[in-house]
Formats: sequence, structure tokens, C-alpha cells
Amino acid sequence: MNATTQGENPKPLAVSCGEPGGVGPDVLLTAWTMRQESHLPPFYVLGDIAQLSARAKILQLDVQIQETTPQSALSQFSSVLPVVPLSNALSEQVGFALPGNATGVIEAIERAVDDCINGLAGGVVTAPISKKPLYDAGFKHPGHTEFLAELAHKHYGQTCLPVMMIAGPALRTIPVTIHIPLREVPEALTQEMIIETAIATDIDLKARFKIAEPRLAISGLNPHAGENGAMGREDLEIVEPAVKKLIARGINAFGPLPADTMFHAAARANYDVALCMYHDQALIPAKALGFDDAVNVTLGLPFIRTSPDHGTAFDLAGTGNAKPDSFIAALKMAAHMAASSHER
Ligand SMILES: NC(=O)C1=CN([C@@H]2O[C@H](COP(=O)(O)OP(=O)(O)OC[C@H]3O[C@@H](n4cnc5c(N)ncnc54)[C@H](O)[C@@H]3O)[C@@H](O)[C@H]2O)C=CC1
Ligand SMILES: NCC(=O)COP(=O)(O)O
Repeated sequence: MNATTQGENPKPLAVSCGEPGGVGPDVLLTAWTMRQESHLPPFYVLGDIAQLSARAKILQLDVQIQETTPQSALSQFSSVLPVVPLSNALSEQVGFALPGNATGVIEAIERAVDDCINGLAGGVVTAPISKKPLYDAGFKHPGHTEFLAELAHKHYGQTCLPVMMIAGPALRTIPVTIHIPLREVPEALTQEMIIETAIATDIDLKARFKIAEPRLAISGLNPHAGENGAMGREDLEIVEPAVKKLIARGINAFGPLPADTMFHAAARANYDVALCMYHDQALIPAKALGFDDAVNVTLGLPFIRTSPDHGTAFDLAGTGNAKPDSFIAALKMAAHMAASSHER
């Protein structure tokens, strides 16, 4: 099951437009204007042509937008920004999320995944969504990561564990528990979750990132990894046994490591990825070290998905100050993964 192996036939990347009021339109439009000097892989956008044109005008970007199909996008990309229209129109209110856009925002993600699964796109690159308006419209998933796993399940009938990895030049991190309140983390954390996350990570770092024997550093949950049980027992009772089982399976894992001392430069040299026990433990060091060019990648899926590491940044939408670097890095990483993937 692998929908995205590129082989000899490169395919365009499918970009879901994300929240229209945020910086998604800004970074994808700006990136397209930099396509030559940045050596961008070809992509098309699932979005609304009128909305994207309006944003290009606000940003004073010279972007010719053309309605397309996934099949035609490859040949058009060098001269126009190819956009595949959605069934649901999107409205533009710069700096705000309009509730009426939720259906179109979700449609864009679904259509990008469909294109990938149907062999029309080499990978999905998602522009940021604003989560709350989607929840208010009935969206049942905490974020893309979990929604993409549901879409994969719908298409293939097979459950997969989606793994969020923030990957930058200096550090890759993974939160084992993802979008849950901090107070629920100790209850939610299980040996199985750590083991399954580590296995999915090991498989994809080999298959999609060409790391022959990935080194997995596993953080503790508590201060000082629990100080031998004096500062919480989860490290002794959950994390440590999980690490032992991973080692027994032949996975190059070590830990639990105190999270405060595992991200300095010398420590980072010892591993390829850090598995952390909760969202901020993983995302704070990754974004602190590489906010401009880190990429959010979902591992464990039968197709490729990347995203910029940042969110909708409503404060910057339409100002021309949103940096396109992380979006560009996401495009390049998706293309690289597609080119180097082999069957898992
Ligand atoms: N993949 C996705 O769809 C993601 C969505 N989000 C959503 O985005 C919304 C806003 O989240 P925040 O925590 O405020 O994070 P954010 O990343 O949108 O903004 C945080 C700070 O970084 C700055 N920033 C963000 N992108 C930038 C760029 N391209 N260039 C320069 N500066 C940039 C913003 O101006 C702001 O000061 C939330 O609803 C969140 O759920 C957040 C992260 C990822
Ligand atoms: N903090 C990262 C984030 O919210 C991205 O989530 P997702 O939408 O990529 O699942």
C-alpha cells in the first residue's frame, strides 16, 4: 500500500489551500513567484481562483492564475499558477476565518488526498487551517494529521497510526501524544502508543528519508525523566519498558532521556529523531531551532503529506511579511520523499 512512489514519472504536488483568511494564500502565491530561483517542484492548488486572485492583488504579486486539472498542471506550472477549482466557493476576509469557508477548506484536503491516491499527484502539501471554525462546522478531527489517517482508512480499509514529525535542518521531533490537553497526557500515554509510533517512524525514516538505521531518542515525560520515580512514575512504568521492547525488536532506540537536556547540539548529534511524550515537548525545540524552514510531515500514511510548520498567522495575512520559506521547504521535502520512496 503506497500511493505515492514516483518512479520515472514525476507528478505535480497537490496543495490544499488551507484557511483563506490566513497566510496560506500568501505563502503559496509568493512561492510560485520564486519557482525558478528556488527550483520548486511543480504543484497545483485546490482552491478558489477568485479568492487567490484577490490576495495576489493585495500582495501586488504578478501571478497569472489558470484553472486546471491535475493532469494538465505539470505542463502549465512554469508559466501560470495552476488551480483546480473546488465545488464550494471560498470567500476572502483577510486576517479572519469565515465560518462559511469550512466546507471548502475540508473539500480541498479531501480532494488533494484523492488525487494522490488516484495517482494524479505525487504528494499532498497542506496550507495551514484554522482549527476552531472547522470544529464549529462539525469537523471531528483535531487537525490534518488525524483527518488524513481517517481518509487513508476510508480509501484502503486499513487503520494506520499517523505520526506528526517536525523536521528541520537541525532537529526532527515527534510528539507521541498529539493534539490533546496537557492534563490528559499521562492518562493517554501507553507503552503501545510509544512502540507503535516508534515502529512507524523507523519504517518511514528508512523508506522515505533513506536513513539506513534510524537512531530514535525517546524522551521522558517528567522532569529529569522522573528521577527514578521520585518525580513521577510514568518514565519507569511506561517509557522505559517501551524502550526495552523496541530494542528487543531491533529498533535503535534509547531513553527515557530528560527532555531538558536532549536538544543541545552535542546531544542532537546522537540521534536522527527525538520521540517526545506530548505536543509542546516536541514542537518547542523544533520550532525554536528552525521555525523558518522546518516542515510538518505526517509519517505512517500510505501517501506523502507535508506542511509548513507554522499556522494561519492572521496577523500577517495580506501584509507581504509572511515568509514562504517553510512552505517552500514543505514542497521540496514532499518532492524529495516522493522521488526517494520505495515500497514499504
Ligand atoms: N498545519 C496546520 O494547519 C497548522 C495550523 N495551525 C493553526 O493556526 C492557528 C494560529 O496558530 P498560532 O499558534 O498563532 O501559530 P502561527 O504559526 O500561525 O503564528 C505564530 C507566530 O509566528 C508568526 N508566523 C507564522 N507564520 C509565519 C510566516 N510564514 N512568516 C513569518 N512569521 C510567521 C506569526 O505572525 C505569529 O507571530 C491556530 O488555529 C492553529 O491551530 C497551527 C499550526 C499548524
Ligand atoms: N501544532 C502543529 C499543528 O497544529 C499541525 O497540525 P496538523 O493540522 O498538521 O495535524
